Amino acid sequence: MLKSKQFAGIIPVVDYKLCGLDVSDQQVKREDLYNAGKELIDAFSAVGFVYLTNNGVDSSLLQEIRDVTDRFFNLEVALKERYTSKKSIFGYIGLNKENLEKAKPDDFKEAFRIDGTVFKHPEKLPEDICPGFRNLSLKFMTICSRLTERILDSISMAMDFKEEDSLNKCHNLLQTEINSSLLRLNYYAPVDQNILKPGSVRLGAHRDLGTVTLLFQDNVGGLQVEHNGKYVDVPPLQNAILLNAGDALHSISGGLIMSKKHRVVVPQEEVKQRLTRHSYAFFADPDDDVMINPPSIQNDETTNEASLKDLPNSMTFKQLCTNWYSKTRAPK
Ligand SMILES: O=C(O)CCC(=O)C(=O)O
Ligand SMILES: [Fe+2]
Repeated sequence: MLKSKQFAGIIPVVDYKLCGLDVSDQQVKREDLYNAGKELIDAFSAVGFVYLTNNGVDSSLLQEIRDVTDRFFNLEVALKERYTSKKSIFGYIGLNKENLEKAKPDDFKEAFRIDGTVFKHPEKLPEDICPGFRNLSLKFMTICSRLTERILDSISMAMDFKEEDSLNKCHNLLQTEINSSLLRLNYYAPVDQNILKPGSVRLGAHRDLGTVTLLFQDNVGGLQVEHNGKYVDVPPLQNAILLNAGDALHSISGGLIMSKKHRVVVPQEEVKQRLTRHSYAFFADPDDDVMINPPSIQNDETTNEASLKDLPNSMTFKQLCTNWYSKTRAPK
C-alpha cells in the first residue's frame, strides 16, 4: 500500500522538509530519515520513481546552472567538441551521437558529462570558453552528493540495513575517481521537424544502472516511465527533484525496489517542440569495488540482456560495468 497522499500523475510525492539540505547533519533526526525512507521505498517498489519536495536545493542555483549550460550549448559545435574526450566518457557529447534504444534513430540531445575525476582535474571543464561553468558545476555536484548521502541514509534505515551494510558504506568514495557517479547536463534543442528522422526520440528507453538518480528537469515535459506495460507521462513538478532507482539498488534491495525503463519523447504539440528542454541527472553509483549481483533479467528488448546469463552471480560494480553494461548499453 502506498502511504503517499500526493501524486503528480502516477508519481508519488514525498515531502523531505525534515531531512532536506536545509537541515544540518547535526540536526537531522534518525526517526525523520527513517519515516521518509519508508515512503521512498513504497514509491520505489510501486513505480520506481518518486518526487522529492522541500529537498533544500536552492532554486537560484538551478537557475544559474541553466544560464551557464545555455551559454555553453549555444557555442559553436567546433568549440564544444574541444571538450569531447576520445578516451573517457567525460565531457561534451553532440547531437545524434548516442543511441540508447537500438531500434530508434540516434538520440536528439546534447550533453556534458562530469564524473568524480573532476575534483582532481578541474581543467577538464570548459572554463575558458564558458566562464563560470567550473565553479557552478563543482558546487552542484557537491550538493547532489550531499543530498544523495541523506537519501541513501533514509533508504538504509527504512530497509533495516545494519550500520556496516548501509548504502553509504557502499558509496564511501563519491567524488573520487574510484566511484563512477556522474553528473550529466542534458540539453535538448528545439526540434526541427525537417531534420528529425521518423520515430526519433529525445532520449531512448533505458534503465539507469546505478543506485539512485536525482533528476532536475524544467517544465517542458516529455519524460515517460514504463508502468504496467505502457509508457506513462511523468508530469514536471516545480522545485521537486525526481528520484529513480537504478539496477544496482534493485539488486541490493533483493528485487523489492524497481528499476524502471524510461525515455524522453518529442512533444506532440508544435509549440512545445520549439522549446529547448533542460535536465540535469546525477547518477549515484556504488564504489567500484562493491560486490553486487547482476540484475535479474527484466525482459528488456532494448538491450542484449541474454548476455546476463554468462555472468557470475556476484562481481564488483566495476566488473559489472566493464563486462556487461559497456557491451550492451550506451554509456550513461
Ligand atoms: O532528461 C530526462 O528527463 C531524463 C534523463 C535520463 O533518464 C537519464 O539521463 O538517464
Ligand atoms: Fe535515465
